[in-house]
Parts: sequence; structure tokens; C-alpha cells
Amino acid sequence: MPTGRTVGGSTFRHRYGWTEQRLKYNKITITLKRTKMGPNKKAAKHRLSHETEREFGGTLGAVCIPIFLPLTVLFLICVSQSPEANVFQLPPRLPTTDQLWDPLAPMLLLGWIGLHALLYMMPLGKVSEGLVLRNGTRLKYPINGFHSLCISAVLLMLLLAFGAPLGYLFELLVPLAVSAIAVSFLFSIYLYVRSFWAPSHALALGGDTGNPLYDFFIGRELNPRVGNFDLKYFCELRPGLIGWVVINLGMLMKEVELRGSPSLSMILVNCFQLLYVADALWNEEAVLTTMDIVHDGFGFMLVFGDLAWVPFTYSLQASFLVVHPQTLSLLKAAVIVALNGVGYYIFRRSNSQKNQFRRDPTHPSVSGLETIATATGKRLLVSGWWGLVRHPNYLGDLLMALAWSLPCGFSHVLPYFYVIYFTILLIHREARDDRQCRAKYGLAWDTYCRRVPYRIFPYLY
Ligand SMILES: NC(=O)C1=CN([C@@H]2O[C@H](COP(=O)(O)OP(=O)(O)OC[C@H]3O[C@@H](n4cnc5c(N)ncnc54)[C@H](OP(=O)(O)O)[C@@H]3O)[C@@H](O)[C@H]2O)C=CC1
Ligand SMILES: CC(C)=CCC[C@@H](C)[C@H]1CC=C2C3=C(CC[C@@]21C)[C@@]1(C)CC[C@H](O)C(C)(C)[C@@H]1CC3
Repeated sequence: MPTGRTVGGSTFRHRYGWTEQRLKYNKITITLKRTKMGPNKKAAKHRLSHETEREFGGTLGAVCIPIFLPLTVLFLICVSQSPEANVFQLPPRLPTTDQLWDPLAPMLLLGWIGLHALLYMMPLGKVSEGLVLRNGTRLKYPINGFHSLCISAVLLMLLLAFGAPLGYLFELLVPLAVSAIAVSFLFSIYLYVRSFWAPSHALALGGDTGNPLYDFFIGRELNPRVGNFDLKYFCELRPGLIGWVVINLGMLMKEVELRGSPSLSMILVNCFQLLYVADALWNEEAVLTTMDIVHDGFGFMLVFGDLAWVPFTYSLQASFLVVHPQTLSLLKAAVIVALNGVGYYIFRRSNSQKNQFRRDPTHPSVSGLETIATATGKRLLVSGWWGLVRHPNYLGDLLMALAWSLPCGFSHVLPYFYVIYFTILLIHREARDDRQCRAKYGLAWDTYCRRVPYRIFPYLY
């Protein structure tokens, strides 16, 4: 019988009599106490208490980020559409009040979200189970995001065939972003209020600090649902992500209106980002094991990220290209396509390898890989993609991000906003994940880190 193994700095004993287990989980100390009950684990009663250390700068971050990021979205759209496209221009270019509002924008936005809610509820595709929750149950999720993308594509083609002016999205970008920001605030308030009716096991471990500003920002409830409709899972992949490629298409149509045909740069940006979104929806099931679904509460940060940040800042290259056309030689285009291909290959293969390993470690594609055991019973891959760096999927994602900016040339910083922001996001995300894994796996995680010393970039970081 193993006793006294150290996990995340605390001691726990595998013994039939009693256990007291202190897990440091993402800066949250969880104390699980079991009474003397014999070997039947199901009979053991858990007392759960948690003190949380706050992320994203705590209360200050929770107040500043919801002010600063929405303004950043509006600022960046305006800069991308201005002739100078200079992010460092002082005073900063902000929209006039006239530019902010168009009654068409909220109608289009709510119609779009409503359409995707209907598609989500359609009995298409399979139903999959999420990971086991703290109360021992598993939620069911419809895997029909790719169907939604295809149906959206057919509807858009029909609209184009009937002469719908999709290029008008260029003029509507700022009012649409304003509406998405307003919806994000209202929706987050609804989520915060309704979380007080949720049972305690349904709250996110880091989102129930008792500080209303912080909890509103980070999200109290883990998987808020209306009946079977999972609000977080729905927002993560559908209206925002598909909305992003629709905005890109709108920018392409605007270019056609202005110059008669789309540029090679615009085609590349549209194709690369469509591939990324289609891939996410094709592999929708894999989202069920991401940090956002498994760990993070659904609050302002994710709501705004999904509904406003992703569609309006990830499409900046396309809106930039409308006003700042670029000439791209075939040779340069080929190099950029190759870079995107390499990035995509690393991203997809590494994500699929880990998902396959987590779902079925005996599967022939992963059973031959070298692994190390952890005290939780789960194993960690130390060969294959996950033996190269600790986050090969981030490496691939970053290479793609660079390939999306390069078609915009080197004359402006703005098209590189995504790759700069994304590097910061992923470095921060890696640090969060490192803390969580050290808490979960203790010594085994340290061994893994020694075996695989680089986090994202081989021999660099
Ligand atoms: N475009 C965008 O804006 C964004 C894209 N992304 C992308 O989303 C994808 C998912 O990222 P994310 O959810 O952050 O994290 P990961 O998919 O990298 O998952 C991290 C988890 O994987 C497991 N793990 C880590 N190392 C190993 C190993 N050696 N062997 C087996 N399992 C391991 C651990 O969980 P456990 O052991 O519990 O299974 C760990 O918590 C990435 O490709 C990322 O690039 C992410 C954020 C934003
Ligand atoms: C600055 C700010 C408001 C940050 C919020 C972060 C969110 C924008 C991102 C957190 C994790 C995300 C993921 C994707 C999109 C961005 C957010 C929501 C993702 C859906 C993109 C497509 C990928 O294939 C993915 C499914 C792996 C990915 C999951 C994480």
C-alpha cells in the first residue's frame, strides 16, 4: 500500500482507514476529507472547501479588462479601416457616435445567434459525453457544429445568389461589434444572477470567491444550461467562430465591389481561417476536454471572448486588406501556404494524439508511445508530439497565426496584432496549465518537465 506520496506540496495517503487530501488545483486549495469508512470509495463523504487566489490581476483586472478590451475591439476595427492603419497614432482613432450605431446591427446579430441556437438543437450528428463532473455525472453534448457550418455556408451562398450585399458588413463592423459587446455584458449579468440558483457542485472552483466583480468577470457557474442547452459550449464554437469567417467573406466581397476581384492575400487569409474554423468544428468533440469547458466558469471573459473578441479581432487582417491592398508574388504565397500547412499539421496531429490518448490509451496509434505514470492513475505522454515540447499544439497554432499575418505585408503592425496577442495569451495559458498540472500530478509533472524541458518553442522557451 503506497503511503505518504507528495502531490502539489501536500501529503496524501492511499489507505483504507482515512485520507485527507489537499490538492492545489490552479491556485485553488481543495481540501477533501474522508471519514473512516472502509474500502468502499462511493460511501466516502467529501467535505470540500476552497480558498482561491485570483487570476487576471484579481479585482483590478476584473474591473479594468471589461472596460479596456471592448474599447480595444472598437479601436482596432477603426484603425484597420483607416488609411493610416497606425496603432500608435495619438490621439487614438476612435469612432464617432454616428459610426457606433445602426439598428440593423443588433437585428442581424440576434438573428445570427438565434439561427445557430436553432441549428444547435437540431437532431443532427451524434451526442457525446463530457468529462466526469465533481458530482460524478457526465453532461451530454450534441456534436453538430460542422453541420451548422455547412448549413450556414449554404444559406450564405443562397443570399449571395439573390444579390445580398455581403460587402456591407464592412460598413457595419463597428455597429455589429458594439451590439456584440452590449450582448456580452447583458448575457454575463444574466449568467452571474442565475448562478445563485445553481447547486454548489455546479460552480467553477475559481469563480466563487464572493467578490461580485471578480466572479462576474471569471464566471461562477461551470456549465450553465437551459434544459439541455449548454450555453458555454454553444458560445465557444458557433456564433462567434462561424461569425468570424462570415465577416471575412464580407470583407472579400467588399474587395470585389471596390476592385472587381479578390486579391491573392485576401483569398489566402480567408482560406487559412476557414480551414481553422472548419477544423475546430469537425473536431468539436475535442473541445469537451479543453480548459475552458472543463475548468473555467462561464463569465464575462469567455462570453466576451467568444461573442465579440474572436469575430471582430480575429478578422482584422481581412478588414485591413480591404483598405490596404497588397501585392503578393506566387513564390511568397507558396512559402506562406507551406508555413500554414506546417503549423496546421503540428496543431492537428498533436491535439489529436493527446485526445486519442486521453480517450483510449490502448488505441494502436498511441499505445506504442512512451508514458510516465502519475498518482492519479492517468499517464503523461513523454514521446511523440508531447515529447517534443510541453505544448506542441500551441507551437502549431502560433505558426498558423504568423501565416495569417504575412499576406498583409510588413508595412503595418496592425495585421500582426493577432500573432502578438496570441503569443501573450498562449504563454499565459501555458503558465496556468502548468500550475494546474503540477497540482494534479505533483512529482510526475516535475519528472515530465525534466524530460521535456521546453514549453512551446523547442530550444527557445
Ligand atoms: N485560437 C485561439 O484563440 C485559441 C486556441 N487555443 C488552442 O486550443 C487548443 C487547446 O488548448 P488548451 O485547452 O489550452 O490546452 P491543451 O489542449 O494543451 O491541454 C492541456 C492539458 O493536456 C493534458 N496534458 C498536458 N501534457 C500532457 C501530456 N504530456 N500527456 C497527456 N496529456 C497531457 C493536461 O490535461 P489532463 O492531463 O487533465 O488531460 C493539460 O491540462 C490548443 O491547440 C490551443 O492552441 C487555445 C486558446 C485560444
Ligand atoms: C482576450 C480575451 C477576451 C480572451 C478570451 C479568450 C478566448 C478568446 C479564447 C479562450 C480559449 C479559446 C479557444 C478557441 C477560441 C478562442 C478562445 C475562446 C478555440 C475555439 C479556437 C478554435 C480551436 O480549434 C479550438 C477549438 C481548439 C479553440 C479552443 C479554445
